[in-house]
Amino acid sequence: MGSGHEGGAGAPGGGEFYSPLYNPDTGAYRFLIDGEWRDSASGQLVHNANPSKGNERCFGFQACTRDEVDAAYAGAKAAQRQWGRIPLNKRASMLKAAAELMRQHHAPIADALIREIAKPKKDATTEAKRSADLIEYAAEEGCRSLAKGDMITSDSFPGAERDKLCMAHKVPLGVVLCIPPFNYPVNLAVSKIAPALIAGNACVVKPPTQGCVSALMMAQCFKKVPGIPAGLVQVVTGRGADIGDYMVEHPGANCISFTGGDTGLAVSRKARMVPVQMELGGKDACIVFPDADLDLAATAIVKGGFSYSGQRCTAVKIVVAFEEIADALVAKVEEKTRKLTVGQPEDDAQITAVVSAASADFIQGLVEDAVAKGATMRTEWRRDANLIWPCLVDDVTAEMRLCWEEPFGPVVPVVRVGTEEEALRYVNESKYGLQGCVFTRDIDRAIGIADRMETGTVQINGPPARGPDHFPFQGVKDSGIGSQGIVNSIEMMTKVKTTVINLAKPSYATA
Ligand SMILES: NC(=O)C1=CN([C@@H]2O[C@H](COP(=O)(O)OP(=O)(O)OC[C@H]3O[C@@H](n4cnc5c(N)ncnc54)[C@H](OP(=O)(O)O)[C@@H]3O)[C@@H](O)[C@H]2O)C=CC1
Ligand SMILES: O=C(O)[C@H](O)COP(=O)(O)O
Repeated sequence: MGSGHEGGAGAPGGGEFYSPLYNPDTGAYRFLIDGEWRDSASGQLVHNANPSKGNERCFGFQACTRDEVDAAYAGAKAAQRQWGRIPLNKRASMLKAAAELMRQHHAPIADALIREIAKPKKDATTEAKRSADLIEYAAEEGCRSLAKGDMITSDSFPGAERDKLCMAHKVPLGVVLCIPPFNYPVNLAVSKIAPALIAGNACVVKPPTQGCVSALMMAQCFKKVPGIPAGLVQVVTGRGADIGDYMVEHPGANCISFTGGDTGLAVSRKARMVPVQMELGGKDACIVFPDADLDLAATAIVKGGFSYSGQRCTAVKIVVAFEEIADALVAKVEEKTRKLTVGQPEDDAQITAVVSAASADFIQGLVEDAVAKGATMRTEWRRDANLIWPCLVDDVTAEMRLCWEEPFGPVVPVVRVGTEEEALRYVNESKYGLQGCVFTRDIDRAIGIADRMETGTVQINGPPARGPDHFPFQGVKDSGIGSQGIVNSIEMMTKVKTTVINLAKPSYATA
């Protein structure tokens, strides 16, 4: 398959499968509403940038209007009514068909990810394929878990006879507003959409500006499945700053699933009386004890800290090294860091441009602040536009912003500690609580400190990670509300309904 965009700078590749998304007259992508790819009545376009090509224009897409948001919610509600009456096994089959289309047509999605968010080629392909696997797993998981409920008899309660039989089962919420972030615009979209759909809901999706077209192509894989009601997956495009609040506060949203940064703190406050699932930022700490396997720890730190140029909420964002082994550990990390390739995503460089000039400026500010306050650069600071060479900053202290703020870039700070209490400080005094990891050969020590770490997850002898996607994934404090992961997302996107049979007289089962 070709590069994925043979039809000109922005036109989609992948033959006729993706061609309806693109308007050659405007040179922009359409939005998806009620099963149709349309241009917005606003006549306005949003353009995102290619981070690897000097932030030059990448793709154009619709700046949708509030009327179009209203229509999207109304259409989703109508589609949900149909979808909710389709048998679970048929819903599952349709989702599996969408997953298969995503596998067949993954190349243009990967190419869009390379262009929109500078995701290295292999990672971009992996995101598309991992997303298909997630959809498929959600379909199978939903078929099992959603078919079960509880039957409760009244006589277990003091003074009651067995004359009421209660059936408790899970029913859909209605319409789920799905808002994914730029760094996984496909995988963190389907991590919301697939559980929502198998649970019988419809979805209104607001893709990130950087990553928008990748998400639109993802939506086409659902749209093209025969039997999926038109409007079941609506995709409304536009800058979050312009239409985000309207979509969040909209009465048509019966649930909100958001992944992103501190924006989510405001979103959670604006949400109405609906279930919210928030996955926000992180400052994942990597604690390395004196007895740790330092090669294992160094490999995890480099992989965890620099994959996708550190633009992962689960990236290692601070190394907490015990003094006794700190020099040896830093030397190993430095050696591996210097071997990372830096360059273009299409060449599969390990370090590529961060998503925007503003992000690069923010990262640079954190490093400059640390150095000004006495930190030691183990690798030279080097930046070319959005491209920042992997940066290892040693001797970081609590007075530095880099100790507590999330760079969301290729920067790994190191603090040195003498005791477990000191180590825990760098975890539990953070406003974040997403993940953390611990390296030690002593399992009692590992479990002991893991139990005291105020995070959603602790990885023992491995780097922080959301995957595999069926694991529960959650943040505490400013890192989130609720739990993602396929099983927990399906659960969260349903509500309990009970039906009680009142018998004329008590009835007891015979042995
Ligand atoms: N915990 C986790 O699983 C993850 C956390 N993150 C965190 O997200 C940040 C980077 O991702 P990024 O996409 O920049 O995060 P943002 O919070 O800036 O954006 C996340 C999503 O929210 C949208 N948005 C923006 N403003 C509003 C609004 N007022 N109402 C509703 N939606 C809105 C954005 O759209 P638009 O792009 O148009 O602004 C985007 O789709 C980092 O802090 C990172 O740690 C990222 C990924 C996963
Ligand atoms: O938001 C993120 O950055 C992702 O949740 C991280 O997912 P990963 O750990 O599988 O890269």
